[in-house]
Amino acid sequence: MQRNTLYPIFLKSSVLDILIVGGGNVAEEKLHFLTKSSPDARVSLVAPLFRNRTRELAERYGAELIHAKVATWHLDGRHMVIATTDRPEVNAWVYRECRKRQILVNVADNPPLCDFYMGGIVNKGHVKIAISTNGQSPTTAKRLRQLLEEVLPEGLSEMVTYLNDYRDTLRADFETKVKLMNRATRKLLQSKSKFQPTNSKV
Ligand SMILES: C[C@@]1(CC(=O)O)C2=NC(=C\c3[nH]c(c(CCC(=O)O)c3CC(=O)O)Cc3[nH]c(c(CC(=O)O)c3CCC(=O)O)/C=C3\N/C(=C\2)[C@@H](CCC(=O)O)[C@]3(C)CC(=O)O)/[C@H]1CCC(=O)O
Ligand SMILES: NC(=O)c1ccc[n+]([C@@H]2O[C@H](COP(=O)([O-])OP(=O)(O)OC[C@H]3O[C@@H](n4cnc5c(N)ncnc54)[C@H](O)[C@@H]3O)[C@@H](O)[C@H]2O)c1
Repeated sequence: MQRNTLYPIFLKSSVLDILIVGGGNVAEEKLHFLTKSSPDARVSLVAPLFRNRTRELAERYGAELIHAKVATWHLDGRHMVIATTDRPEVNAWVYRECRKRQILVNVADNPPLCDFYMGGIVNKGHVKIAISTNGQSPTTAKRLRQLLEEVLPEGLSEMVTYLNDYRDTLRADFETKVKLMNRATRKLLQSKSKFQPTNSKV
């Protein structure tokens, strides 16, 4: 079986500068999933023309709109760039310019021109799961996201908060704490519906 060797990380997108190049349907889709997961993301969009829905979504999340054809100075200071234009040569140019500047770049829907892929994202309060099919089947990523959204129990986020509080109450060395935390969560693997730590008195 082939392996997925991509390394997932969870970005603090509120302290990063993200640029979306293009203002059409694909820009809207990428902005939608970005802001759905990270409403506080710091995003700018650059395009000569913005579709209404993209502009509205950008305004709702306080994203900056730059009305222009993309140029090198738009890339200055960016940590991540997502290219979505309908001009393949513009997307390829964005890719090359970002690579020169060590800016992480994603040309939407174009795996060879991506340093990273966007993933399917499942969110339950504190808990977030990112899904990758190694760029093989975005539709599967979407279906898995929908499936996990349904099956993850509602109490999951509360349990995580509870365990965080519980850990704060433990007065023990690191090793003992690890043991206690593992004991408290062992039931997770045994029962899909019960999200109560075993030692709930502590
Ligand atoms: C997960 C998600 C996140 C997001 O977009 O934020 C995402 N694509 C989503 C949906 C989706 N995208 C497309 C369809 C139509 C079905 C189809 O054509 O297959 C659907 C499904 C639908 O809309 O129903 C079109 C498409 N996408 C790519 C290609 C090129 C190719 O596959 O070679 C083509 C064909 C373009 C063409 O034919 O021209 C490529 C990529 N899309 C990725 C991510 C990256 C791989 C992720 C992974 O490893 O799985 C990667 C590699 C790069 C990237 O864009 O980052 C989001 C689901 C969000 C959700 O619902 O949860
Ligand atoms: N719409 C889809 O769901 C979809 C699905 C798969 C693939 N695609 C492909 O993705 C590409 C984009 O599709 P779309 O529907 O978003 O197109 P669109 O026409 O809605 O948007 C294109 C955007 O690119 C901008 N643009 C053009 N030249 C630019 C430049 N020099 N600098 C900055 N911005 C520039 C335009 O102003 C516009 O905002 C197309 O090539 C399309 O074939 C689209």
